[in-house]
Amino acid sequence: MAPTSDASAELLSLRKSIDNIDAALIHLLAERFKCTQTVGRLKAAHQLPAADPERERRQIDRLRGIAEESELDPAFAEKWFNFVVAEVIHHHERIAGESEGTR
Ligand SMILES: O=C(O)C(=O)C[C@]1(C(=O)O)C=C[C@@H](O)C=C1
Repeated sequence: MAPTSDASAELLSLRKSIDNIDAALIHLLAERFKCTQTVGRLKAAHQLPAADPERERRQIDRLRGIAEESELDPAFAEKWFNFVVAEVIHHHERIAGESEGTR
């Protein structure tokens, strides 16, 4: 069934907001990865381990609390964080490997 023109207008308006939110998330992720690239170089320079499980545990607790307050599924917040951190750890390991080659 074709949507009514009211429904089409509402869908269009909601999609405009979704577009803005998706763009903001990409900008935020880009800034986060710039930051973690610097952390990766710092860790490599001082031969620190790529992963810090204790920091991850504390951050997961914190983010799950924030998610609950914001009515976001805490399990989803944790899954998102673990997904991003896994990528960060790959980056850290690559940076460490590159700096090993120059020592
Ligand atoms: O805080 C650090 O030590 C980082 O390397 C950053 C970060 C993160 O992306 O939040 C990534 C890997 C660590 O296991 C913990 C946290």
